[in-house]
Amino acid sequence: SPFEITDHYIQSYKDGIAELKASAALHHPVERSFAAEYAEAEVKSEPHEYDFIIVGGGTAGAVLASRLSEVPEYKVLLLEAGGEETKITKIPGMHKVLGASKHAWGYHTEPQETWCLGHENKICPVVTGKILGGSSAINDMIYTRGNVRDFDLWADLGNDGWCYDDVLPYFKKSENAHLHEFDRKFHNQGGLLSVEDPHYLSNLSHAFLAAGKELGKNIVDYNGKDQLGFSVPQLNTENGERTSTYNAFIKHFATRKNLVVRPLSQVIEILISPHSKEAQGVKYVHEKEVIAAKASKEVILTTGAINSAQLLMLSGVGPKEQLESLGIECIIDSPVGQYLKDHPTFKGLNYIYPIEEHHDDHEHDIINYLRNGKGPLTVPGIEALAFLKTEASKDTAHYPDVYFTFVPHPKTAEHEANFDVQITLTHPKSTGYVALKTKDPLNWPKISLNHLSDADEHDITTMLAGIRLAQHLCDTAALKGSKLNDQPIDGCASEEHPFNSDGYWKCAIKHATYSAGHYTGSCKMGKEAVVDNELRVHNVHKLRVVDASVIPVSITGHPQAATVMIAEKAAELIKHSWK
Ligand SMILES: Cc1cc2nc3c(=O)[nH]c(=O)nc-3n(C[C@H](O)[C@H](O)[C@H](O)COP(=O)(O)OP(=O)(O)OC[C@H]3O[C@@H](n4cnc5c(N)ncnc54)[C@H](O)[C@@H]3O)c2cc1C
Repeated sequence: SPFEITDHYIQSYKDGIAELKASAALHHPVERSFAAEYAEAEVKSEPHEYDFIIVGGGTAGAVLASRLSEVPEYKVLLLEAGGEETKITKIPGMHKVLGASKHAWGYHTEPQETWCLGHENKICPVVTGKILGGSSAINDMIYTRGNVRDFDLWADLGNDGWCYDDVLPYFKKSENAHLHEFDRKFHNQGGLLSVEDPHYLSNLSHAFLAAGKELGKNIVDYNGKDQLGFSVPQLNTENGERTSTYNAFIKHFATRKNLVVRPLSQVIEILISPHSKEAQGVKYVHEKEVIAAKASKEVILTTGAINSAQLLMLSGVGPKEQLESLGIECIIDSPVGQYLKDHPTFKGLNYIYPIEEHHDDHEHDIINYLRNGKGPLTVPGIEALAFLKTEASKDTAHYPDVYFTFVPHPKTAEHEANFDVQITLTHPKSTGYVALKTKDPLNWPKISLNHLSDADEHDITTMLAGIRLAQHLCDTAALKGSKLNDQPIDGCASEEHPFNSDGYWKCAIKHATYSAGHYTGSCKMGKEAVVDNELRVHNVHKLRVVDASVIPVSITGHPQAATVMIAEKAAELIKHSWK
């Protein structure tokens, strides 16, 4: 920065960070009730009519609002339940705190029987953003598009227009690549969404990449020709600062007269005529008011895989039996919420690494972040990735069944230097669901992720194979000196299953597996599914879903880039259909 960074300015960051951490630690999300809060409220009407109402200013919603409002004749209303990002939420190093803060919905699972056993009452958090930018404003910022085969499988399921060759131009359209090396066939410069190499890497991550090479794996651009191999992550940051889709796609166009963005506005119903089966508008709550707004062209749901399913069901689109049992008139019987996918991540593999790498200087990190856009605050702490095939894979081609996330923890006053190799399943067989608990729109939905529940044990077997592969990696000369942390997970080591036996790890997996926050599929695209290949809700007019919920086969990796691609493509489909 050309400006002098004053002590006062640095202090404002220190205070902001401390405040966010403290408020996240104390944050206990409380389930709200429409009946209690709005019983007396009259429904007011929005004074203007809009062409498009976009519900949810998150990852996809921000992209879509930006693209539709490029057409000056379209009047677009974007409604978002959460508030604004701040200079503190944009610090990449804050990602861990954000998920537990008021900027996330605070959801959790129903008690789980097959995983999450190390958590109180076997209930695990379900993290999803509640802020302009949505989950892209709170997530780990890793830019991964997925495997060529993912999209070809979408098309094979009957979704014409979604094979890899069809979607690649939309991935490229949004991208502004600032990468050390990249192939122009797969990347683009000049789009709205910045994609960068990390601005900070510790020495440990170089050793991790070298270990990959030692095993004969390639160092790859995992968004390029071949995904299998090792890499540093590509990040959605700009000069080391988080760039959410709201920041990338809307902030610069804030003066557009035809785009109205309304934060702190939670939609409680899509108004669908039971006779014409046409979406006509929405009802939303803003502060103490209940407001009805009309859309002359379309209502577009971009509320994410959990809330899009909930909102459709609250509005009469969902499994008939479930809706009727709660006293909701079923306008369209649809399998909403029944195919919820996620990526399970095992976080129980830790290595002590006695190389001197000390790190404890918070003030220095803040100054380095502000002055140079460098240092540990510019990254999410994930310093390397590997997309791999384990011995459990029956695939004959190059389809990774796991990815590794390398998370180093430098030495501090409290602990020795150590690192985690986290293992995530790319294509778990287990499937969860989102259902309604009640018909109160401010109540939380019922969520079950059901990780590791598939009958043929594909998921736990693959995770175990992933652990063994990670151990093999850590035995290389490049990571010489690293030592498996042999502190067993509570209740998992026994005479029958001693530490490091397969039995031990299977127990550990059930205790220390977490949700990656990669929710997809709850309003999936397909012929017998919830939306068609143009993302229109089957049998309802003027209503689309455009977010991660439509993804019909999970992404081999992190789903944000695919969600942005979906919104880019949807914008063109929508513009085309109203030409
Ligand atoms: C902790 C975490 C880490 C992750 N890390 C990565 C990563 O590194 N890379 C990656 O690619 N993916 C990552 N993901 C996943 C990725 O962020 C999501 O898949 C993607 O952002 C989902 O986009 P979306 O548009 O479907 O939903 P969201 O971005 O969640 O947007 C939905 C928006 O709708 C709003 N909304 C919901 N209900 C209502 C309502 N009734 N009325 C008004 N507004 C409403 C929400 O507040 C939110 O802003 C991560 C997710 C989490 C939770």
